[in-house]
Order: sequence, then structure tokens, then C-alpha cells
Amino acid sequence: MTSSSPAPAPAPEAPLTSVAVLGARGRMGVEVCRAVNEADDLELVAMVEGSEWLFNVADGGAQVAVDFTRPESVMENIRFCIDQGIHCVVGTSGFDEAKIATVREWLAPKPDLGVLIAPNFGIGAVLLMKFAAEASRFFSSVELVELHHPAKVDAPSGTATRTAQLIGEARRAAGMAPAPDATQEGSSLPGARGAVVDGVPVHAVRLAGLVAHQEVLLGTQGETLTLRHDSYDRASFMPGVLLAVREIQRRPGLTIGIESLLGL
Ligand SMILES: NC(=O)C1=CN([C@@H]2O[C@H](COP(=O)(O)OP(=O)(O)OC[C@H]3O[C@@H](n4cnc5c(N)ncnc54)[C@H](OP(=O)(O)O)[C@@H]3O)[C@@H](O)[C@H]2O)C=CC1
Ligand SMILES: O=C(O)C1=N[C@H](C(=O)O)C[C@H](O)C1
Repeated sequence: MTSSSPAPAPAPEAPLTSVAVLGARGRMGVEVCRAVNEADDLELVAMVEGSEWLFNVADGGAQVAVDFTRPESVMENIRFCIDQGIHCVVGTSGFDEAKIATVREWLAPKPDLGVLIAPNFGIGAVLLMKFAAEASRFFSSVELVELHHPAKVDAPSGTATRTAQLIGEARRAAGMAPAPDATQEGSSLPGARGAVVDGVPVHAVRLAGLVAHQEVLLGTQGETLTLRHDSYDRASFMPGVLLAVREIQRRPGLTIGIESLLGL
């Protein structure tokens, strides 16, 4: 008589993370829904296209909400998710220090909850920000050009604002004087020299055919360095969004950008 041990029980499958997408019919929302649907470990439980449907997010049992809506809607959405105990991954632009401080306050009584706000989920765009900040202390002049599709609701872009802040911080840390060329003097028309963000002139282009692009121009005596990133397709943001969705449950508190998730 032979005895055979029973086949080992299949390893219990890891539970799916349930995800709600806010702004689900927007340009980014459509891509996020597609990416979540295609991911084996994620389950799309709510697609929200207006604040009156927010209750679906809670009723559907979402663990993580992804927000790509509008600067004027996003704070209400974050507040709702925090109140419901839902982690948030936010790509919507328009965050300044005051809004960030408010989110921190809302999170304070919820020590297990995470909110991640990223000006840009594109890996290349994140690297461009880092490289630009690093390079900027070696050049006296720096200017930034952001170029986007014409339906973009805000200017300058959140990425451009963040890039200029990082450059400003890096230059101050290196003890550099403000860029001598950031002055608006000599402009015969308002805006001709761009908007100055943290000492960096930022120029915004809106052009049919574009998606999301950014150039940082650095100059010093006799040489220039140009750093450029192009998102030709919104699919470029999805690896970063999915990384954030998977990581946020392990990262309580407020995280700005995906740099720390990438080990940068
Ligand atoms: N961090 C990143 O990597 C990226 C960030 N973005 C940012 O994401 C945001 C969205 O961009 P994009 O997808 O192009 O914009 P869209 O205008 O295409 O999409 C926004 C969608 O959100 C909907 N919406 C507005 N208010 C609410 C609300 N309260 N609840 C739910 N849905 C709402 C809008 O509906 P309706 O039109 O009916 O108002 C619209 O369908 C922008 O701030 C943009 O800058 C974009 C790309 C990458
Ligand atoms: O509206 C967009 O398209 C984008 N918005 C973000 C921003 O404002 O920086 C990110 C990316 O530039 C695309």
C-alpha cells in the first residue's frame, strides 16, 4: 500500500486592494481606471465623477482613493476620504504650503492613514526635478519652460512650481545669490519674462498636440545645459500612480512626491 500525502493547499491569495478613482472620466482618470483594472492585485470599486457620488467610495469599501480632479475640488475630496478612513493618492495640481498644512492637520488624528500628493507621477519627470536642482547650483542663470495640452486648467503647472521650489532651495542651500536674470526689468509687456517662482522665471506654453513637457535651461559663462522631459502619453504616469497605490497603506502621514517610494 502506498501512501501519498495530500497536495499542499494553494497559498491563500493576497487580498486585493480596493481602489476608487475620483475624476474617473477625465483625461487622467480614464487612464487610472484602465491601469487599476489591468493590475492583478488591485480592484476598481468606485469611479467617481462628481462630489455627489463620493458616498460610493465609502460604500464600495475603497481602501485607497486616487484623485485626478480639479484644484478647486481636491481638498473636499481629501477631507471626505480622511474622515472615512480611506488612504489617498493625489495627482491633482494646485497645492501650496497652506493646503499642504491643512491636509497635515486633518491627518493628525488618524495616525494609520496615508495621503500622498505628487506634482508628477512620471518617473522621468521626477528625475528631471532632481537633476535640475542638483545642476542649478553650478549655473548663474536658470529658467524653466513648461509645455502642455491646451485644455490644462492651471498655469504654471504643479510640476513647474515644484521644480522651481526645489531649484530655489538648492541654490539657497549652496549660498548662491538669486539668479541675476530673473528680474522683470526691461519687459515692455507684462508676462514677457514669465512668472517668477522662487527666483526662477517660469514660462508656460499651451499648444495643441502636446501632452506634458518641461525644460530647464541653465546657463553660465560660455555654456548652457538644457534638461528636458516629455510625457507623450498619459500612460507615462501610470507606473508611478500604481506604485503609490500599492505603497500608501504602508506609509501613514503625508508624503509629498514619489521620490521616497523610488528610493531617491
Ligand atoms: N500628478 C501628475 O502626474 C498629473 C497631474 N495631473 C493633474 O490632474 C488633474 C486632472 O487633470 P486631467 O485629467 O487632465 O483633467 P480633466 O479635466 O480631464 O479631468 C478632471 C475630471 O475631474 C472631474 N471632477 C471635477 N470635480 C470633481 C469632484 N469633486 N469629484 C470627482 N470628479 C470631479 C471633472 O469632471 P467635470 O469635467 O464634469 O467637471 C473631470 O472629468 C489636473 O490638476 C492636472 O494638473 C495631470 C496629469 C498628471
Ligand atoms: O494637467 C496636466 O496635464 C499635468 N499636470 C501636472 C502638473 O500640473 O504638473 C503634471 C503634468 O505636468 C501633467
